[in-house]
Amino acid sequence: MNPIVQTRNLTKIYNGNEIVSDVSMTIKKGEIYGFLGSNGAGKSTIMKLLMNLIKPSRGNIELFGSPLTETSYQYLHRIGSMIEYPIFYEKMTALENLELHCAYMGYHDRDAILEVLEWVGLSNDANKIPRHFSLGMRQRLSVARAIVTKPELVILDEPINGLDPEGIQSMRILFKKLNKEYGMTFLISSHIIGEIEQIADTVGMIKQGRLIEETSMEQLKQQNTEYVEVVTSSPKKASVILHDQLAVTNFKLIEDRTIRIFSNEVSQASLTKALILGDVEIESIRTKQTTLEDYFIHKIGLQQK
Ligand SMILES: Nc1ncnc2c1ncn2[C@@H]1O[C@H](COP(=O)(O)OP(=O)(O)OP(=O)(O)O)[C@@H](O)[C@H]1O
Repeated sequence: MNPIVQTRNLTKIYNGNEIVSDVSMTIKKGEIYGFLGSNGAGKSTIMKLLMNLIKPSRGNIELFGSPLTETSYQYLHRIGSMIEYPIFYEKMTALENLELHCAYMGYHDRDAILEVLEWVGLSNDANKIPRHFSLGMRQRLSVARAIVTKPELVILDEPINGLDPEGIQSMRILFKKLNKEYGMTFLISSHIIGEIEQIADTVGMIKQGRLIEETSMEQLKQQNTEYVEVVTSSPKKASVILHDQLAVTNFKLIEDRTIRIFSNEVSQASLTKALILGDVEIESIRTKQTTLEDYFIHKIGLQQK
């Protein structure tokens, strides 16, 4: 399938610091691409580069199959975006803000505006001014503005920031609906693993400005591996038995008392026997599966759910 976004060695340098380094990413038409990375990883900067708000120091970008140049703005009406803090015309109502946006995007459908306000849960606030909105309401209005014209590509920077749990869930349902029913492609950034896990078809993991992995969620789920977890008061003694007696090398001391053994050459039964014979007190021994969260934490050092 044709990529809708393709970057090659995209690099941005600010004051001698490489904020984005050699990012080559591919967003396929019709997918939800989740951009996962901790605060300051460079997600917003990449989004600004895609929107031509800032210029790359090196590398290039192709959007809808054409190279992005310093002066190419003609594709902007095909993209809806929300990057960092939403800015509105504060003295105009929510409805008027959306009407104005639609007018300059060349999109004329008043019913669509009312429908979008309903989708984001702002129907009753359509005639209020954003200055009087809470953070979550501003976020909802900003999402409404990004999607109201049903653009081919929607770029959303941390769209669930400031939303309550119900709001988070309804946004997720909305993005999936737009993706399925209108074929809209999404690039959504988040530092919340569970959120990306629930929505993305492809995950791009970004760490210190580098795209360290770009994989389909399907593939990631298949990568989950089994391991045996032993909790013991004598992990050092257990480690010696694992290494010297059972010739297991692929194991890891997780906490003070927990060892994870990733080798499938040794069964849980023979492991238990060897540890007991070696006088290791076992508090628990269980076979477990690595979760996507484990994988992401291992890859990019994210700690939170
Ligand atoms: N105009 C700028 N001048 C100098 N440094 C900048 C500029 N814009 C961003 N940075 C730096 O680039 C790094 C990446 O910022 P960016 O906002 O892209 O990260 P992010 O992944 O979106 O993080 P967050 O989730 O916190 O928004 C940060 O260290 C930031 O301080």
